[in-house]
Amino acid sequence: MAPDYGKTFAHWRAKAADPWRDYTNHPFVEGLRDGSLPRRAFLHYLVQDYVFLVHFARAWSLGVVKSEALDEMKVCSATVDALVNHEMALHVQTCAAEGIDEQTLFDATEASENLAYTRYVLDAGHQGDFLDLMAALAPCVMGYGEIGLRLARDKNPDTPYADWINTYADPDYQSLCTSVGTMIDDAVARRIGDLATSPRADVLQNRFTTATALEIGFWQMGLRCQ
Ligand SMILES: Cc1ncc(CN)c(N)n1
Repeated sequence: MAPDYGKTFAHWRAKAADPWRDYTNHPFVEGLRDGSLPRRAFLHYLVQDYVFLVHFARAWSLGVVKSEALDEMKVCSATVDALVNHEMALHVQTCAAEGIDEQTLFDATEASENLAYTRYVLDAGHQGDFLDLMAALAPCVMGYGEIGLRLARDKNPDTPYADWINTYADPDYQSLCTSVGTMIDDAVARRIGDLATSPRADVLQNRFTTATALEIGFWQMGLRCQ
């Protein structure tokens, strides 16, 4: 059963069922679970993901700018902190052990899939309002939460990717997913009332489904380097 990250997320996820399945069950994810993912592909992904998180932190910072309530500001700023000061530590430590320092990570050239995804999300926030931004950001946060929980349960005990899996199965990451989900539910209620009957429902769904498709592209980018 999928974890409970709020009713808006559950609604968006159900309406993007096929891409959501392809994102959260991608062969890259299966390779993390059973340990068959080539190390080169993992490191290539991790370097790109560090840069991804830099730009995602910018997008969550835009969430602070677009907030209309204190709880929205608190969750957005806490998410920036979680990305920059916690999640990225996984990337920095894993890469340091392979001789790649943080400046090299920061300066890495972005793959086009990375560029497409992060700038899509930033544009959703610049062009639209807080809800457009949240619909584009949700697949990133919640998808990895869901993947982390499932892989923690089903992983091959010998997988070398346990640190990665534990980062996203960790109670701190899970509670971030829950607080983002609750905050999005409140933000939807505050701005448009009932999501399903709102005239904005299709556009918001499209943002969520597009971001989910861009997550699939990101895994594909990782697999290209074997
Ligand atoms: C591409 C991607 N998507 C989601 C996450 C989880 N924050 C991530 N680190 N990277």
